[in-house]
Amino acid sequence: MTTKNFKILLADDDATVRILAQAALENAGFEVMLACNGTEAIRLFEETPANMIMLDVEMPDMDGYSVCSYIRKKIGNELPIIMVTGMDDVQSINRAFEVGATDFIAKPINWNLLSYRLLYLKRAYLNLLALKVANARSAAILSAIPDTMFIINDRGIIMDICSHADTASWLIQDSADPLKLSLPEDIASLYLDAAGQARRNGTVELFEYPLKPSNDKSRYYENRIAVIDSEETLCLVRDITDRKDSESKIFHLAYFDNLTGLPNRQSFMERLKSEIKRAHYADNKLAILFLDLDGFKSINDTMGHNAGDTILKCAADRLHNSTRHSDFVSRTHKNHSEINLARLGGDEFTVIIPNLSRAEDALILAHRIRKTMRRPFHLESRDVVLTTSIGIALYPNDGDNAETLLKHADTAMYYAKNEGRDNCQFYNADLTLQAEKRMHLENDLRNALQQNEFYLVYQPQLDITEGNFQSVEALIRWQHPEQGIISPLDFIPLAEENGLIIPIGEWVLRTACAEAVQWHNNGQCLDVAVNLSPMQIKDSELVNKVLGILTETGFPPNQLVLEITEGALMEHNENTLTTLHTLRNHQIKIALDDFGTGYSSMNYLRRLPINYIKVDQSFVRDLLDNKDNLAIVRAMISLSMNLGFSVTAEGIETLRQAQVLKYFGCNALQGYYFSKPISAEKIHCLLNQKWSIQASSPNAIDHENS
Ligand SMILES: Nc1nc2c(ncn2[C@@H]2O[C@@H]3COP(=O)(O)O[C@H]4[C@@H](O)[C@H](n5cnc6c(=O)[nH]c(N)nc65)O[C@@H]4COP(=O)(O)O[C@H]3[C@H]2O)c(=O)[nH]1
Repeated sequence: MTTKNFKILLADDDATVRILAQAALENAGFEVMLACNGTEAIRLFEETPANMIMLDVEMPDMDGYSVCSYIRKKIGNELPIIMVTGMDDVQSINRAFEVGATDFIAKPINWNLLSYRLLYLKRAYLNLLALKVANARSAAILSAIPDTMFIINDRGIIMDICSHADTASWLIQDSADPLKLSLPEDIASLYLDAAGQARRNGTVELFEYPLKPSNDKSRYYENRIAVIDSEETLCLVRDITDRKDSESKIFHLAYFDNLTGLPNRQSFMERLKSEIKRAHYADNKLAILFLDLDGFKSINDTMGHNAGDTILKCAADRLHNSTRHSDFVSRTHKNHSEINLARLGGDEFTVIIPNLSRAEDALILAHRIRKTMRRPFHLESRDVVLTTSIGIALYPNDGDNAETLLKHADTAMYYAKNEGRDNCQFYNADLTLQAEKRMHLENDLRNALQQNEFYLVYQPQLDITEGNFQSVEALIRWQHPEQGIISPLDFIPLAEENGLIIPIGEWVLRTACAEAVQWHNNGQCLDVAVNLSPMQIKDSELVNKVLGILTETGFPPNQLVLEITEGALMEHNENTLTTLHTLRNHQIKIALDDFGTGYSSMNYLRRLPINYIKVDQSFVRDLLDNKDNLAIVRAMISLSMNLGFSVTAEGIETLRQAQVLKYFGCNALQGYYFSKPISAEKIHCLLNQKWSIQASSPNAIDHENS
């Protein structure tokens, strides 16, 4: 406990007290200045300020109270002043308190304890001084930082606002409770959550949020929250709007092209990488289109950079419009990520198409862009027409990373230039041909119904027991004006993809029923089987449409067979089952086509209201050369018959196939061996045909062969 350099001014008119006090205090290490009255005490204090003063209350000339009051007025409250009063002199003690004394000592003084008493007071004094310095430092810090500081309790009530009241004004609204933290609910809960977190972890929590205090633009605030004690939390709020603005400007400069406002190369590459990742995990495809404006360089060179800039801006707008509002975009991108555009530099633009289902969709979009780009660009001096060459690369086929895909799209763009510009090419040249073909086919398919280009052919099905034809399967054909007859295998999948199968399917059903009524009128009473595609089965209007067509054409429902594939059934759910049951309730028969190609269990099939099972022709084709197929077909037929289904085998091309299938118990046979599909006019040829097939075991046939 050092007392060195700690000066005590002692004023007492009693010389004995002065001598004894000096001895006791100097012995404890204090420096002591002595005054024998109040006036001398003030003079001495003004010459050499003391760290502590001890005053006798009763002194001639100027008493201790007056000295105390004088010094307090001069230098404030911290300096410890001890009044020496008479024992039990409560009045003096009270008076001493009123004039600002720090403490009192009652006479007679215990000289042994005096120094200890003053040492305690000294420590309190030094603590007070340290606190004062700390407060001054805090105040200086608070005035120097631009933050608003306030203290909230655990119910979000503001207990104190420490600075920058203007920034804080939005926190407190002129409501009934002016100190209630008044923030939008989500931000207030951010505060309380962060306060809870800070309390639990003993950390300083940081969060940011935007606020719109008045009609002004949004401002951004950054909050730091630290715990003071179990009830109160300190919040420092900083207005970071300017920083946010700068960040967003920097971001824009780093990621966007200044001229067109489109994302730049850097942004494109980052986006492409993340789209590739997404496509990888979702097992999706994506396409990149790489566009280059043909002849742009010479326009730029001859007409000047301003003209070039105008064209680029306009090209960016056109690109934007043709990828934003097209039916293609809405069709392919429901609930998916957006098509993304970028300008890589110069006259090079890119488009990312995520979630691509078919290569030709990329081609359709590319041609659409190419067409919009061909519209004249209006410049001040004249209009300019530019064409565009577009290269297309596909993920994953043409590369599994961003750099390779971009390089290949660029290469494909050069193929397009080499093909005479103004065209679109895939990196994989074969794909360009295929996709072009499919794209044109799709266009033509849209007109085929109106142009009456479809017709039906019918393939008879032989009833083995009766030995004659009792039903036919209706099969569609497309008489294309340039390409001749197109197989349904080439256009039905396309019609499924673009939804045209619904009107086409209706046409087939109506035409088949109408033509069959004609044969009935001519005495040829055949059942007619019509194929239904998966999309038709999903159609909630299917039952109404079928019943409507039956009424319209007058074809009896019990002679209509609807063929659905095993795959289509597996895709669907209880609704499909209900549809099938409703159709059955109306006497319409159901056949399960392509049986054996799907994975339906017999248990599942048992629940279906099926009349016929059609064994797929892939099993029949090499029935006699493949022992496995033979066993499978035999098992399929016997299982189906056990479940009560009638079995038709399709694709019969030889007598031997027919004989073995009869041996296995098949009920009906269909295939080129009996007849290829024929036109409606030729149906009468089937009328008097009689077939007699002898059942023959496969072994017997093997034996015959050997
Ligand atoms: N190699 C060989 N082939 C034979 C033999 N017997 C019949 N075929 C062919 O096998 C197909 C049988 O029809 P599918 O399995 O329903 O298969 C049909 C069916 O899934 C679909 N399709 C045809 N017409 C329609 C239709 O109107 N609507 C729907 N949704 N699909 C149809 O197109 C597929 C192919 O039809 P098509 O080309 O007419 O081909 C027909 C028929 O010509 C044979 O002995 N050998």
